[in-house]
Amino acid sequence: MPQFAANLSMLYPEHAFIDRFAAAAADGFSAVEFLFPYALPAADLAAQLQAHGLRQVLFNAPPGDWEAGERGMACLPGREAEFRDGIQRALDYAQTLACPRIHVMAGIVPTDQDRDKLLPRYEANLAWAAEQAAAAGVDVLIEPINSRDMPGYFLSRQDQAHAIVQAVGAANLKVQMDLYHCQIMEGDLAMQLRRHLPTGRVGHIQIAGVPERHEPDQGEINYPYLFALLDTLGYTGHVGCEYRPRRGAVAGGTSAGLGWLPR
Ligand SMILES: O=C(O)[C@@H](O)C(=O)CO
Ligand SMILES: [Mg+2]
Repeated sequence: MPQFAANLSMLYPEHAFIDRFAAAAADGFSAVEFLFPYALPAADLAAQLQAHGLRQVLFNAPPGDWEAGERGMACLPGREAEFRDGIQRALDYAQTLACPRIHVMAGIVPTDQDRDKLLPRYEANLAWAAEQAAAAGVDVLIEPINSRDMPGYFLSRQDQAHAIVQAVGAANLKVQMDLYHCQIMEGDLAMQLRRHLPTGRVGHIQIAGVPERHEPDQGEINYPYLFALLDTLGYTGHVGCEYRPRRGAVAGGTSAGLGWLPR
């Protein structure tokens, strides 16, 4: 069975963020991921990891103004300086958290701009980020996100992401394959895994039930089949549990919903 990482941005909403590390460890997780750590000092987060025997396997670089609807800057012309500052900040956190990968979000295509015209800027920004990250021993990931949840997001399909990774040609630039998004956009998950995992360009996998993004055993995807396939394909990375527990912020809700987790 693959190794699983608890996504602390989504799991354990019944706890304050800082208490979610303890909750994940108590449920048997040995690894965690989250979206944005920047509200807290990296040292405080590292202390949580150490106190609870957890490894950090992923977090996101700063996405721009999230509250205003921004979802990354990598494809946006005119935001290069802010993009670069964000990558440096993420790499500082990665060092303190001993985290081997960061997810760099692409951004929403401005309605008055043509997506294809943004591609060179996106690839140049990714090449720069990958070069900085390589010096720190960190992988840079890009994630296709479904256009129902995130309309206008620059990257929504696995093929697009793999073509970009190939075009940039940096060994530490990889694809974050979120099977929830992939199912909504493309389906055919087993064949997608068979096609893309052997390339060595998949740097991380995430899961959730479809369509509600609840527990993996809620919905249309047969995850036990896919977990066995990951073993067959020799996937040795982590699988991030990035879902909203069905019982939400009810006390014990996340733990009660972990019956799907192979122990
Ligand atoms: O799938 C997601 O939503 C996340 O992995 C992410 O990084 C962007 O929100
Ligand atoms: Mg994801």
